[in-house]
Amino acid sequence: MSVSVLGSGAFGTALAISLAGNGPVTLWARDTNHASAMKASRENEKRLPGVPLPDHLSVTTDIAEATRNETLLLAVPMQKLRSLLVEHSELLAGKTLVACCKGIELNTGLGPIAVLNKTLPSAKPALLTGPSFADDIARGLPTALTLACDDAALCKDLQQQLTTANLRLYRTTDTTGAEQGGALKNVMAIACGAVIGAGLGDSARAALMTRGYAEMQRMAMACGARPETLAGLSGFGDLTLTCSSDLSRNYRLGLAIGRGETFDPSVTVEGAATARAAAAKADEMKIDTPITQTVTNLVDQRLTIGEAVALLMKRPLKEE
Ligand SMILES: NC(=O)C1=CN([C@@H]2O[C@H](COP(=O)(O)OP(=O)(O)OC[C@H]3O[C@@H](n4cnc5c(N)ncnc54)[C@H](OP(=O)(O)O)[C@@H]3O)[C@@H](O)[C@H]2O)C=CC1
Ligand SMILES: O=C(CO)COP(=O)(O)O
Repeated sequence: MSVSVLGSGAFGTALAISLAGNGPVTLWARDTNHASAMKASRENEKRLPGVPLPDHLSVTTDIAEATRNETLLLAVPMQKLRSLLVEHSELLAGKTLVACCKGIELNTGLGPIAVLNKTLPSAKPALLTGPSFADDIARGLPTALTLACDDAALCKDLQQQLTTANLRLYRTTDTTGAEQGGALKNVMAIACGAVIGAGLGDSARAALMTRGYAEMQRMAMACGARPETLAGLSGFGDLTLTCSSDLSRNYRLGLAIGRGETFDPSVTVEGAATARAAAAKADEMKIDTPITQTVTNLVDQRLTIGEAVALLMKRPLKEE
């Protein structure tokens, strides 16, 4: 069965390239100039330069054509997911919609599955998440991801359909755990980038990753997640990748903060809005999330990196 990818950013293009190894794939771009450039060069020079688009991949700006397939991957940033769903609600109703974004919606505190459920109740929602850089997937390097869906039978079908030669999918029905892990690891990556950028060392990063993981577990489990999901690809796996590679945009924003440099605001950095959303939600739920609160203050320039470290180091001593 053919699939379509809506959103021709780095991740959507990489997924479409990999899925084209299984059969025809449609990649939808909202921008006519971008689509024309991709058709002409058979490359997404704007978002994923240097990787050719395979023959089985067709590019379109016609959303009606792209939504003819039953399974649609939604590869837009988290803060743009709702507007995509609302704008094209008639064409997306009743479809199997696989969200590919990692974040928490700023105004509502909802993750991608909840946004799908609220906005398009007739659709069948799923989530694809886990450790993978678009560039690695597009170049055919091996990756393992989590496919989460409340409906166990649909999850199995999607796992078969979306596994490719270089994308190995593990399935789970714990959608809450998968979406919380994928969202919160971006916040921790900003924190880790900041300590490395400020020259505070690898020991500080290891401390942040570990305490950040504890914070992710507290938050996710309070929302109903299963601990084993947090220990899997979408939690621990993605935390490890994103906190240790300067291929990550979240980590690079942190590096810039730590070095006192500016960062291009047009780059997709999910962790910034997600930190604000998660900090507000944690306050409401009375969950202790000192790293998330600190990242929010760093991103919003209410704290310097020196003040942030001092505050974290002076917290009351406690059991691990
Ligand atoms: N890049 C990566 O390595 C990975 C990314 N992800 C996740 O994938 C999601 C998307 O990231 P990524 O592809 O990297 O981001 P990019 O910045 O590369 O691309 C975002 C894409 O979304 C499109 N877009 C934005 N708003 C809308 C809208 N309202 N309707 C239609 N299209 C829209 C943009 O279109 P336009 O070009 O016209 O602006 C652009 O093509 C994020 O949640 C990210 O966390 C997950 C794993 C890996
Ligand atoms: O989610 C990712 C890796 O799994 C990509 O990370 P960035 O969004 O930080 O680039």
